[in-house]
Amino acid sequence: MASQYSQNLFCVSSCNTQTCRILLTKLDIINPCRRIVKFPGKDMKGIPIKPDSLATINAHQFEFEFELIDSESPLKSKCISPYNKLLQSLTDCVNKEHLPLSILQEVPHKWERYGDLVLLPHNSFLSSDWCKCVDLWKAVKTALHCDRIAKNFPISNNEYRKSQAVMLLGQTGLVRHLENGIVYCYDVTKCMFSSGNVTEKLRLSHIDCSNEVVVDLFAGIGYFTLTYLVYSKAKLVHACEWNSDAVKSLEISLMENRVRDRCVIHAGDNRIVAPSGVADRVNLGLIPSSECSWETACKCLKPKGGTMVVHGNVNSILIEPRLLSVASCIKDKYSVKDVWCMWSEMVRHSFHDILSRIYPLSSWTVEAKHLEKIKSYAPHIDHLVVVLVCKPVDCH
Ligand SMILES: C[S@@+](CC[C@H](N)C(=O)[O-])C[C@H]1O[C@@H](n2cnc3c(N)ncnc32)[C@H](O)[C@@H]1O
Repeated sequence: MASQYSQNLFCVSSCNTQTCRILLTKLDIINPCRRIVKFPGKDMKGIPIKPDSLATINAHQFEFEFELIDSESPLKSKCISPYNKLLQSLTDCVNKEHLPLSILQEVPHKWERYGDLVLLPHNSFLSSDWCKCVDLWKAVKTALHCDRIAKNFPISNNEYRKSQAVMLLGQTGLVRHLENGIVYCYDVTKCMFSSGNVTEKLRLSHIDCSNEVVVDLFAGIGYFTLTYLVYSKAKLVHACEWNSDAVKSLEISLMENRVRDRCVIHAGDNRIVAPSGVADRVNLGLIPSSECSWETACKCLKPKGGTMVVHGNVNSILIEPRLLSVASCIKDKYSVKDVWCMWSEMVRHSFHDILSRIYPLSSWTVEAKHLEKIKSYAPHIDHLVVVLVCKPVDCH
């Protein structure tokens, strides 16, 4: 931590400063983010050098006298990263209150910004010593140029997938967030925003759904619903969602994006409220698994069949036994991609079985058309999406 705010200085007499600066630049040891320091009353200047420069200095024959000293040199303003700005102002707070410098390790390097609200990660500012810092949130607010501060916590680990964020400064968590031209209005303390799913959102935005009716079984605040409406130009989207806060947000965002007329919201458990026999495409965006609603998804499809977009988390180390049962060959060790393909095959088989069971008069083909990793969810656990095309045989 100390190297963030203390620097080594290469000190030479003022008349040698310019020559020395050129030489140290050639040796690539000058620190471009720090300013040259003057020493009042001394004919000497300190040139900031990179922390690991000692070996280069020792290997070079300098034709003038110099001295290395450990002293602070101010950052050049254009080089101050938001993190360094935050660290600097919190260092001042910590010094003022005589708190242990070690708590500065809990200053976050990253955060999410939604308009004037900054969402800090859950592992920031953990020490109880921070409570003694009277100006803490004022300092964070000034350094990050925001009006409201909230702290994020892991999304609730159940099928509601609710946000657990708490407000630290400011009254309300309501935000109006713009991502890729779509406005999302929601409360960060009540609903999750799946910023990590952006690759899937971009993939969907290039699909033409202008002739399609889409059912989004796990609509949330409309992350995919709005993409289908705004970019894929879906004829109609049926959005199912059982969290009333998410439903309220979705309602507002549909109006803000001027697509309210092409969306029907079904508030409640999709297994009860989803419409049957209407869909050309069904989106199943629930992790770790959307399996609870696979039968519902099959019932949503039109009799001529359609497309299933199925999300799920897959563990490539602790391989589920039913994935091994669809493996194309038995091996001692499976690569990560082998496991992904086994998962896709298991999902394909399952949909085929469900369709054959609920529509026994037709025989069905189910083809996996696309398989993609959306993000790493945890070590060895990947969030995947598979696209299945399901058709009764007489409809080819
Ligand atoms: C993980 S969020 C994902 C939302 C959206 N697909 C996204 O990526 O942002 C899943 C949403 O499904 C909703 N949900 C889960 N099970 C449901 C069910 N059986 N019926 C309706 N909604 C459900 C949760 O409330 C949550 O808002």
